[in-house]
Amino acid sequence: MLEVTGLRKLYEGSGRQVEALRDLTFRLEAGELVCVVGPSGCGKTTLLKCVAGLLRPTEGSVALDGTPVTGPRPGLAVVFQEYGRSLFPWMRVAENVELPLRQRQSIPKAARRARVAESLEAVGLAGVHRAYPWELSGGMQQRVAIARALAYEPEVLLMDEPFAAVDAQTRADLEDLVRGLWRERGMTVLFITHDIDEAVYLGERVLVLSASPTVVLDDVPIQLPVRRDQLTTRADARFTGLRSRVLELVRQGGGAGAGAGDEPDGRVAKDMR
Ligand SMILES: Nc1ncnc2c1ncn2[C@@H]1O[C@H](COP(=O)(O)OP(=O)(O)OP(=O)(O)O)[C@@H](O)[C@H]1O
Repeated sequence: MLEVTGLRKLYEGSGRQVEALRDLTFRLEAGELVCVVGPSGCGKTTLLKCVAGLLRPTEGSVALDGTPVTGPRPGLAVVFQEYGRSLFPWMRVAENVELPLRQRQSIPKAARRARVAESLEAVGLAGVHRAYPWELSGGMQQRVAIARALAYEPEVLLMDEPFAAVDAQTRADLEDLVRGLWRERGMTVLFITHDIDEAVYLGERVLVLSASPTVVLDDVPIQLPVRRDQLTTRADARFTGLRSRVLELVRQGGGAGAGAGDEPDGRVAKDMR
């Protein structure tokens, strides 16, 4: 179980103070897939970094299975938006995926290789072991980043707007990949996005964050079938109802100003702080 309690983050420096997070409390049961949605600048990346142990909160705590998360730790893997910066261009795909496993002396080389092969196969990239990242499309590179996280066999997979930089069709395919992997592997997934449609399509729950100073506005259960598909789920009246509810919450929370600024497809406009 992942527990976030009273999380506050104040950035100080360059003569200014920014209260990125005011007071966030929520929890994820083991094996849940939860999306966090909120307007640009509300502190989503800050939240994810605190949960991953990459950033120390000013107040509050993060705990995984009752143990405080105070730094990067086994069991937590992160996939960031910028796959171009998270993969090493001079390493082949298989080497990139294997890299975090090399730090684990306890895993013999043959087992590492097997995990790499299995993870690449799981993301539909069985044939690209020897390619370099720059030889692949953006969507394929993000699959490699996901494979790297999977090879680590995390209990909790943290994803920070991982599909924001790919085209719509690739994004839909990657969303289905994440749901499929979640179903098959039983991992806990915390998925951060500013796209309301994506949050409702992917999540079993959606946590809605307010604009800064940031708090959790609501925790919306997504009562849609476990098996979803892009055409029928998005056309389902329950989906459109949930989408409207989350959009309304984001607006109430100051995310869409006076109601203007949200994109027609449900993305929260980048400029509405
Ligand atoms: N290292 C830092 N130093 C100072 N302020 C920061 C730092 N990182 C983030 N901030 C500020 O904290 C606030 C939240 O930033 P954060 O990147 O977490 O938001 P976000 O919701 O992920 O934004 P976006 O959706 O645009 O990616 C912003 O006002 C940002 O300027």
